[in-house]
Amino acid sequence: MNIEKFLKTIKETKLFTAYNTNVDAVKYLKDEDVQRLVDMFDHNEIIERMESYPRIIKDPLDFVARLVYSIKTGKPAEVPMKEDENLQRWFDSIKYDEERMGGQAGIVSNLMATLQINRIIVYTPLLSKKQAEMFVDYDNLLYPVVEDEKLVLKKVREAYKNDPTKINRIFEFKKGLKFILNGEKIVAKQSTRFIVASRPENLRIEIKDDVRKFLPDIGEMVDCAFLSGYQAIKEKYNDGKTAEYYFKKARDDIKLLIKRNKNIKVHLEFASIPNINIRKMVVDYILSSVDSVGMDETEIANVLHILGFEEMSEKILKNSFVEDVIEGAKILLEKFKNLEVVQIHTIYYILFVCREDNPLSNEELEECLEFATILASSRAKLGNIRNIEDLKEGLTVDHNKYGDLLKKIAKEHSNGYKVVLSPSRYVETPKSTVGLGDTISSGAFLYYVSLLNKKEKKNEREDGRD
Ligand SMILES: Nc1ncnc2c1ncn2[C@@H]1O[C@H](COP(=O)(O)OP(=O)(O)O)[C@@H](O)[C@H]1O
Ligand SMILES: O=P(O)(O)OC[C@H]1O[C@](O)(CO)[C@@H](O)[C@@H]1O
Ligand SMILES: [Mg+2]
Repeated sequence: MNIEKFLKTIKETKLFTAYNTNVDAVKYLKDEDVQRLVDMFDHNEIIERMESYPRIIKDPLDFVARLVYSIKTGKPAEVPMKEDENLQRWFDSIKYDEERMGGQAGIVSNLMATLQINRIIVYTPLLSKKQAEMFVDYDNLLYPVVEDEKLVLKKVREAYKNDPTKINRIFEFKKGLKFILNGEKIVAKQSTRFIVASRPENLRIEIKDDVRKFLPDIGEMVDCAFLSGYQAIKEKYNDGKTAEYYFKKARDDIKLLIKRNKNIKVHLEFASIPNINIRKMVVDYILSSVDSVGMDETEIANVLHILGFEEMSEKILKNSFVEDVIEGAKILLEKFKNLEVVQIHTIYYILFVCREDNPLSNEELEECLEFATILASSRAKLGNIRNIEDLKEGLTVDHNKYGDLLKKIAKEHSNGYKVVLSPSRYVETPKSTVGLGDTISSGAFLYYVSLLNKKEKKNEREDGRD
């Protein structure tokens, strides 16, 4: 396997990404940290609160209940917290181990800048000095601003404004972490993370009007767009604006972006969205407007549920069978004719399901996924990808032992479609897990677009010769 070949493939590609960036304050939980947290409360009350499954964290007990649930089931989760000063202070009293770039748009920007692709234009509505400094210091990483009514691309680190900083709290735990709750020993089933997401009233998931006017110009400067962050849209804001207002605007952003460059490929990265109305709007407004979507197993199950495929959704959540996930992906391709790639990642594999007439061959599609698994294992093993040499570490991690079986099942279920699977290079004790999904999805998507562009150029050259 040749890392240089991968990097050469993506080198010319130009990316636009929006909307979410934040600072992730990360706490790496040890047994005694969790024990101390649960001992702050009556254990029976924690159990009762777990049963009520709070979808918004309104007080510390909601947090502990959802954290314990996540550890017990080994499932990652992201739960928004209520904007409340006392609760903020309570979370601030925890000692975090590090601060790092968070948010899909932020993580993807830093990854792609480090991989030295040609250009990244990133837009995020809030860009404080602290947030700007979370971006890596590369000249290919740019932020659009308007000066004298002209679009100017500035180095993102130099484009900061007088904005507040959004901080999410991330609680990472390792497989095997243990503590006692009401006499019962609870052991973490997986290494994963629990996110307490902040939802400040003044954060609006949008591109401000000055820059928005220039979206068709930005569209002409890139080959693809990686969009995410819609999970932060609220149903209603204090000034009367509604989710519908922001979703309509977000859908129009995509239209503006592709207005003069029809060749752009647009990817939606799904996220955990506890509010069902917002989840439905992401499906109705955004999923129906993009070429590619990336999600994990729970997220595809949730989307299928919204589309009325309750049985299929339950099956995926209960059994995690890859054949059900493939059927689910085919349903999405049938329902949304705009989609050309459905990408699903789980801890065991990453999967592309495309129509039979997709221009890339199965081998080429597999190459995209292979690249993505190397990125994920590098980040899982080292905690971050700081330079291209780090990818060699990821390459030392073998594909997981279920790989051959999973590939066989994928092949058997490909009738009428291109179904391509790459088993994960699973890191047993990851240094950190937050952002792994964003890494894997953006890697596969960017590689996909790069191969498409190369193919197109080759065809143009051949046509020219004729
Ligand atoms: N230990 C690990 N080793 C390799 N890859 C991992 C590991 N843990 C998670 N991953 C990858 O990261 C993905 C997590 O994605 P997701 O659930 O979307 O979370 P997020 O978007 O917050 O990173 C998994 O589906 C898997 O592909
Ligand atoms: O939903 P939000 O607040 O934009 O946050 C997304 C969260 O997901 C991540 O981007 C990881 O996927 C975190 O870095 C971040 O805290
Ligand atoms: Mg994800």
